[in-house]
Amino acid sequence: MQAFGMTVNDLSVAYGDRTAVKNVSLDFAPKQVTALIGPSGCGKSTFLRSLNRMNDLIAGCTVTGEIWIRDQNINSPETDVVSLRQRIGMVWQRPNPFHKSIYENIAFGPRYHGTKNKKQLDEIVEESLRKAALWDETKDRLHNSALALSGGQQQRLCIARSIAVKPDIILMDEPASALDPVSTAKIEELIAELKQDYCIVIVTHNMHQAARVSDKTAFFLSGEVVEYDLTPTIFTNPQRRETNDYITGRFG
Ligand SMILES: Nc1ncnc2c1ncn2[C@@H]1O[C@H](COP(=O)(O)OP(=O)(O)OP(=O)(O)O)[C@@H](O)[C@H]1O
Repeated sequence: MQAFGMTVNDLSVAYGDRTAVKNVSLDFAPKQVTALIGPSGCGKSTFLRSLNRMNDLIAGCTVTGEIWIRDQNINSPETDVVSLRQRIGMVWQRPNPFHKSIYENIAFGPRYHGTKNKKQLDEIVEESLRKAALWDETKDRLHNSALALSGGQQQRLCIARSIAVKPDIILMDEPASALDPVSTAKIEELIAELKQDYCIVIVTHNMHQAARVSDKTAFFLSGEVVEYDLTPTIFTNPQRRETNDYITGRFG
């Protein structure tokens, strides 16, 4: 499976006349996890949502700059946003399975994008659930409601749903913050597995989690990236005083 990354050039986002993200340029490598950290309100989620054009849905929100994947600037007006969201999956803070069966949650995306063959859909469902470490727990109840799963299982189902359409990139906005420690550990293990195939960008408030799961970390402050480096460097030898103050808990 070929892996792709993403390059962001000079991205700015404003809500009306209030700028939330200022001139951010970042490179996300394939088969790596990048963590976005920073105090509340610094623009991490706004930035993440721009990467699959979710901010298009917010009235008055403007996004300027370039977001390159596979030689295409996906922030250009010509981009087909539906096929873009197939290539860039999103996992939210709170698990949001469809009110459908476990099977249908996974099959929905591939079917929507053209796979109608039942055997192929069965294979995609099994493969996606296996990759999300959920197959053993669900294989005997695929046609039961997804809402009967625990919160942690629902979040792994949402991850399975996003990988079922074979994305290039997976975006995660605090994917474990609503989960208990055991479910959180499972999500972190899963992220480590998935990075063998995907470029993953994750927003997290949990410094330990950023240190455990990511290869690189970007520290955001007031809408700007103050520092971007290998995760061990950010957490043990940051170059900027603001980064050091944040990771040592002096603010935020
Ligand atoms: N839909 C919106 N409309 C108007 N302003 C918004 C909207 N979403 C976010 N903002 C503003 O943009 C700024 C950045 O918010 P954002 O949610 O991106 O920050 P964050 O770093 O993800 O914060 P948190 O860690 O608390 O989730 C904040 O000032 C916020 O109030």
